[in-house]
Amino acid sequence: MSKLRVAVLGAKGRIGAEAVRAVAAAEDLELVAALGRGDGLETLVEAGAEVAVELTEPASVMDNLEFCVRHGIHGVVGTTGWTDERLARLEGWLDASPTTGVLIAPNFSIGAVLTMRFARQAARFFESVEVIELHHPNKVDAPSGTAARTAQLIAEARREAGCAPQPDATTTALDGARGADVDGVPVHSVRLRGLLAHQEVLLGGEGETLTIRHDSTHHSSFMPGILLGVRRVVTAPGLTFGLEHFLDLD
Ligand SMILES: NC(=O)C1=CN([C@@H]2O[C@H](COP(=O)(O)OP(=O)(O)OC[C@H]3O[C@@H](n4cnc5c(N)ncnc54)[C@H](OP(=O)(O)O)[C@@H]3O)[C@@H](O)[C@H]2O)C=CC1
Ligand SMILES: O=C(O)C1=N[C@H](C(=O)O)C[C@H](O)C1
Repeated sequence: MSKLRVAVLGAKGRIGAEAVRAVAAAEDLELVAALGRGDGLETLVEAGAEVAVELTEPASVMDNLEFCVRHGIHGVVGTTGWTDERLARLEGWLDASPTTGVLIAPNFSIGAVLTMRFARQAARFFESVEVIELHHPNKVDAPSGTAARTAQLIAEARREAGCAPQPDATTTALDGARGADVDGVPVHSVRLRGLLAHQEVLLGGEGETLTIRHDSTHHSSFMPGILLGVRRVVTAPGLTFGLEHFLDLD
């Protein structure tokens, strides 16, 4: 059987470099291009790439995906910075290229995907819920894409269950003291040398708290998810948001 032809964009970055190694080592995949900043996207077409793994930065991801989708190259995207407006633009490109698939995964690690799932399950049972994400200090965006997605899932579950707004008597606060408000859920971002990617979901009810914590201690934690995404996206036209759709979690 022929190998799936895969390119990595952002190939010299922290996760991109790890992805290059993982794709090159996978027996069923062939690494046909590894692009850094300034490398021409035409290389993807010349190399016959079937799937592009997009691991760059929020300022680059849209142009890269527009090119890929217009050329029928499937995308596996870890880059952050997704808004409703950006997703709508991407869906417009996908509508015009109906056999092309794009997976956007706020987090490729199984532990983080499960954290989001457990947080969504738990959200309606507690009066209070807040998210703390902790990352290395070179990260350019805050809050993390994972934390933003976790908060949205929590908020959705609470809305569906008809939960009351969270109790919070704060009337005076320094800017940022209560974190960012993501869909009504406070999200706090820590940037600390020595860390990689970590998240806690704190839930509180009368007389009890529950903490769900996940730690990625190495970029290798993201590789099985990226490889799964590459293998699955070629048969999943349109937009898939979240790796959980490619995992049999239920
Ligand atoms: N979904 C997930 O599981 C994960 C997602 N991420 C996300 O992936 C992204 C990258 O993270 P990280 O590796 O830590 O960041 P880095 O800054 O280490 O890497 C990004 C790389 O992309 C390069 N780059 C920027 N624009 C382009 C472009 N147009 N074409 C090709 N290369 C480009 C940068 O070049 P230069 O060095 O010149 O700036 C850099 O080498 C972030 O958005 C991060 O949040 C990270 C880990 C896991
Ligand atoms: O920048 C990172 O490092 C990470 N980014 C993603 C995010 O913003 O959620 C995924 C993971 O947290 C690592």
